[in-house]
This record gives sequence, structure tokens and C-alpha cells, in this order.
Amino acid sequence: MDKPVGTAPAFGGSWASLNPPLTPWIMDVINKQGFKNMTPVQAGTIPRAIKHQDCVVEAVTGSGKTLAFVIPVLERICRRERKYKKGEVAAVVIAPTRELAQQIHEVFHYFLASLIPPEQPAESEATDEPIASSSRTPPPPPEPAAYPLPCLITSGTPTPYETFLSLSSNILIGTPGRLASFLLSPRGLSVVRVSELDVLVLDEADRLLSSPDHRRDVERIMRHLPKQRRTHLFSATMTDAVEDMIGLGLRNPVRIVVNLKDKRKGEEPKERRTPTGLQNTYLVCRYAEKTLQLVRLLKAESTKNEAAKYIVFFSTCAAVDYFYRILSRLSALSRFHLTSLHGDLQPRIREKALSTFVTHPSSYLKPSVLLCTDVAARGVDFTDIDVVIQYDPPTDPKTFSHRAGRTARAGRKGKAVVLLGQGREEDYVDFLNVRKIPLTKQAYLDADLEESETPSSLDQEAVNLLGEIRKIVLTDRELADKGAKSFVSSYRAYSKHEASFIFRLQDLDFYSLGIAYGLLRLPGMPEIKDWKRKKEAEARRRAKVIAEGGEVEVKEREDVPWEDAEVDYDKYAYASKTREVARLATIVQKASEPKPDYSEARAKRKIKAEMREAWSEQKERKDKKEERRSKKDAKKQFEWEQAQIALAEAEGQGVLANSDLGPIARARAEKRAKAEKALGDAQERGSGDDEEMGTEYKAMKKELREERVAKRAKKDVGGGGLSGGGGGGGGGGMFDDLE
Ligand SMILES: Nc1ncnc2c1ncn2[C@@H]1O[C@H](COP(=O)(O)OP(=O)(O)OP(=O)(O)O)[C@@H](O)[C@H]1O
Repeated sequence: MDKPVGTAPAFGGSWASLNPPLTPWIMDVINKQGFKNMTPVQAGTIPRAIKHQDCVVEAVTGSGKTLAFVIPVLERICRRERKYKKGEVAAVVIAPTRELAQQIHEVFHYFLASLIPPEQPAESEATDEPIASSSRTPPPPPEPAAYPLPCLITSGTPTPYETFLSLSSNILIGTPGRLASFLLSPRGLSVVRVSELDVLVLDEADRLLSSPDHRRDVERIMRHLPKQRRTHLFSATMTDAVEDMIGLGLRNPVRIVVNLKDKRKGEEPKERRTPTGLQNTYLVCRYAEKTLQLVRLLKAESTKNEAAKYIVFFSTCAAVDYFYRILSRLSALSRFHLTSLHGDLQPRIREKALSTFVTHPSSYLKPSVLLCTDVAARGVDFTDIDVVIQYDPPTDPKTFSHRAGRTARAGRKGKAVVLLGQGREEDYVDFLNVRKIPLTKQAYLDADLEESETPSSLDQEAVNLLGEIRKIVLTDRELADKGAKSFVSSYRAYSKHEASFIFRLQDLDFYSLGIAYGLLRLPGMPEIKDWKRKKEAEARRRAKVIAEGGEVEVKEREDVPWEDAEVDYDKYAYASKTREVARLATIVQKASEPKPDYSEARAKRKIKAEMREAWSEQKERKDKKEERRSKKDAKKQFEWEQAQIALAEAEGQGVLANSDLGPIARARAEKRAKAEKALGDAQERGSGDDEEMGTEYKAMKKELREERVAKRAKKDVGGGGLSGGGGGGGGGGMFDDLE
């Protein structure tokens, strides 16, 4: 990996320039850490937060936001005239994950522990001489710490009330749920006094407020704390949820936004929401090639760029669990040390996983990789990550920059790669660009780890990798279960993408996904059955068009071949003896149970089907009968009306006098009568109007003729069966009307 050019984060001014100046012991700790200058977010926030202002702070990942709230909290405690008593809380810091809470706790602890005087060596150690126990003078009582140590309140922290009281802590750091029950349980209400609380900090505030559970707990805590307090919100990505909160619990907050600008020669500087040292990229491949590309990326970055530490993000706990087991056993990754971290692990295991990964000595020859979910996406300060890979893009686009921001922290360099499926998913690049997260293209990696175009047909090595993964899966039935679980859970996660117009379920190719996951067979999800049915119907349609000599449209992407692995599922065993014994016992039990008799159910189904069929036949017959009857009625009506007209004319009455005429016949008769009258009148009046009235009559006649022709044509097109009876002048209209 390219070593960092400059490890100093952006310059925000010297610590000495702060007004008011920092307390000397705090300054000493900062110097001890080697932080020569402030970062911009620290320079902007610390002086305001030390005074009496509420702050809403938004600055890119790795820009030093933690110290921007830790230092003001400590300063305010130091500057207070009356010291806090045992049981009194001065500050509460809430973070969304236990990993982040623990990290913040460590930072506070580091500062406060520096005030604890080092233990005096025992006299015996000092003199190296054995001393008789009777002559041993008791050691001096330990000096009380000037400021007590902070207390961590997360799942997995033992007996927090005892720790809180024994440490006399007045700074609490924790996750929302735990903190809420710590403060609001009957014991908490009697033991923990918050009336003197001075500062509340929400780190990753947008995350805390966008998750309904977290938000509920945060609001409970806020209601419990005194209104006369300072409240500070921090995140790299603020949202509208935070804006709501500003109304709820903050007073005249100052908004501090630290933006970065991309400066390219000859171009206007562009704002960006990611650190300047971050090379943020995307790689396009088929879903079936995703795992292959992940493996190649890990290999290429270690061999070509000497990258030693990686984080790979998946969308679900099940996927992390499954891929951890598979990738750990792939021959291509034998020199990589893998660790898995996700929310389904026990707190202690999570803690251990994180510290194993952080402390594992890694080099580009023996790189280490953390496979994780979003539990490690926010806030966790990994100082030396070279590459972040997002196997699945995050369901919440805001998480994207947090994940990528686990590398390139505090002015270092780093690379992030997101794997995108060919097609619609490529639109994600523009989607992020609009959100000031520009991505550049990382080319597809071929078998020699050389950059190339995404191949035009499926990379054969993806099929080979499927074979290798299947071999691993066949060693333990549990892996097949985990594979299916992770496949289903990832599908569900996919369906929850906020950018659902880019990550569209209908574009998912299940065969392709099955190859990437190395499944033996696809799970029996209804969605997959539907998808297969549609696919088969489409294949039939195309085959038919071709057979009839037609042309079919070219497919956007060729089909990925899929075959279930040949497995004798009766013999396919679990590696775990207990699970295997249980499985075999179930088989034996099932075999000894009498086979359920389905014959009755089958017979019922058959009768129902027959009934359904009979009903549809009946309906068809009824419809036909109905049609015949209405044709007959129409014909009768027509004949009768014609007879009425003829009768009226024969009797010298106007046709209109016949009150039994149908509406159309009447309209026609009226029209005709009017035309005839007009002609008669014109003839009577002589030549002047003659021409005019003759024209009107002709026009009317023409209109009637056209109407008839049009209606006939309409009937012919509609296949109407009544045209045979439509001989009479006004008949066409009447039939249409009856129809
Ligand atoms: N003034 C400073 N000079 C040099 N390094 C610093 C300074 N302040 C903080 N750092 C270092 O920068 C790194 C990132 O800091 P921090 O974790 O506070 O970032 P952040 O802005 O909270 O990031 P995220 O948004 O990911 O939570 C840490 O390793 C920290 O020790």
C-alpha cells in the first residue's frame, strides 16, 4: 500500500491559540498523544462547547470529532467550582453501538487515568531485600483521583451500578437502551443523580435519531435530564431527524459544518463529503462474479499495493457468518487472517473479535481482514485500514460514507471499493455523486489480477470458484444451512434498499447470486419459484417466436447457467456430532411414523377441480344462450318497429304519432320528417330558397347515409351478429342501440 504521504489531518490551528486556553493537564495529555495542532472541526467546536453554546457538528469521517466533544466535557468539569459528588452525573455520552461507546470510553479513560498518580513501588521491591512480615509498614492509602474515571454502560458490562459507585464516576458513556434502563430503573432513579448534569452528547446523532428504537430511548433519557444543560450532536452525516431534535432538546445551537473541497487544475473546487486521502472507487461485475472479484481484490491489493489490513462489509449477520467460514477455507486466501464481527455475536465475542483484529500483526504478506456488518461502520477508529470493500452496498445510502471512512482517517490515505452488479446498479455512482460522494472506476480484475473490461460472458473462474466453495460446503451440512440463510437474509436486505429504484428486486438474477454464494441448490423461497416460472415462460415465448421464424429482441444480459449440485441429502451429514445424531434421530423417527394418508385430501382436491371445471363450462353455455336470446329480441324489435312505421304511413298518420317506437327509430323518423318538411316548404316557396333548402335536405340525407355506413362498418369490425337484419333505412342505428 502507498504509505501515507502526510499523517497530519487538516490544520485547524494550534492548541495554544484556543481561547479560553485549555487546562494544563489536559494540554499535557494532548501533547503526549503527539497531536501538534487541532483539526478544523476541533478548532470550530471546542471553544464554543466549552462556553455555553449547544453545538450541532457535521464533519467528515476521521476528522477528530471525538476529541471535539471529549475535551469540552473535561474542561467544563474542571472549571466547575463545586466538585461533583459520588452518585452525581456531570455528562452523558450516547453512541449507537457498543463498539463505539467503548472507544469513546477509552478516550475519556485515557485522559482521566493520566491524573492517577503511579503506584509507589513497595519497599521490598525498592530495596530488593526480604522484610519480615511483622516489620512491614502498611502502604500509604492511594491518593484519591482528582477526577474519577468514566463508567461504560453497554450490554456485557458487568454490574454497572457497582462500578459506577465504586469509581464515583460522573461521566457515563453508553448505548441508548442500556443507558435508558440504567438511569430510569428503580435502582437507577435512587442511585444515579442527574440534577447537576451539565452536558449531553449524542455521537452519530443521525443514526441515533433515525432508528425508532434508539430514538425512543434517547428521548426518554433527554426527558429525564435537566433542561438546563448543554447538548451537542455529532455526525459525519446529519439528517432531518437531527433537525427535529434541534427543536426538541437544543437551545440556540450553533451549527458547525466542516466541508472539504476537491481542487483540480482548471476546475472550480467541488465540495465533497469524504476525506481527501480516500480513493473512493466502484467495481462492476455480474452478481455471479462478486465473490470472485472480492477474492481477487484482496489478493491484488496485497501483492500490488502492499495493503495489509482490510474491512469487508456485508449487509447481514448471516452473510458475515457464512462468508467468514467459506473464505477462511479458500486456498486463494490461505495467507489472510480473517475475523468476523456482527451484531448476532455475544458481547464478549464481539469485543474479542474487534481486539483480535485491531491487535493482529499484519503485513502485506500476512494480511488481516475483518468481515463485518454495519456494527463497525460508524465511529470505530481503526487507525491503519488500507482497504475497505463493500460486498453489498448499504441499504441506507448515508452509511456508505461511514463505511468507506473506516480508512483514510486523520489525514492518512486509503482505498474503498464498492461492488456493483452490472446494469441498473451502476446508477448508484451518479446517485452518490449528487450527494457529494464522488467515485472513480476500479476496473474488473482478471485471472492475472490485471485490470480489464468486465468480461462479455460469465468469467469461467466464477464457475470454478463455485465448485471450490461447494466442496467446502459439502464437508458440513451446517454450511449449507448457513449458505441458504445468508442468501435469504441478503435478499431481504436487498428488498429494503432505500434507493429501491436502483436496487430493484426484479433485476435480481437468483442463479447468479447462487453462484456467488456457492449454494448447492437454491432455497425454496416463493420469490424464487415465481422468478423461475417467469423465466421459463419467457424462454418458451422466445422459442415459439423463433420457431415461427420471427426475431426475438436481444437480451440485455445473457443467462447465467445454473445446475443444482448432486447431493444425497440423506447422507449429507453435519460435522457437529450432536447435530448429526439429532438429524439421524429425526430421520428414524419419521421412518417409523405411519405415512400420512393423503388419498382423501387428494380426492377432495380432484372433486373441487372438477367442480371448478363444470362451473366454467356452465358459465360459457349460459353466456352463449344469453347472446342468442338478445339477438333474437333485437331482430323482433326491429321487425315490429318496421311494421309500425309501415302501418302509420299506410294510415296516412305521421310515423311520429306512433308512441311505441323505440328511441332510435323515433329519432330517425323525426329527422326524416324534418327533412321532408323542409323540402316541401322549399318547393312551396319557389326558387329563391329552393337551392338552399335542397342543399340542407341533401346534407341531411348524406348524413344519414354516412351514419348508416359507419355503423355497418363498426358492426362488421366488432363481429356483431345482427347485420343480417339491418336492411331497413333506420335499422343500423336501432341495432347498435340494442347491442
Ligand atoms: N488534532 C489531532 N491531530 C492528529 N490526530 C488527531 C487529532 N485529533 C484526533 N486525531 C486522530 O484522528 C483519528 C480520528 O478521530 P475520530 O475517531 O475522533 O474521528 P471522527 O471524526 O469521530 O470519525 P468518525 O466520523 O468516523 O467517527 C483518531 O485516531 C484520533 O486519534
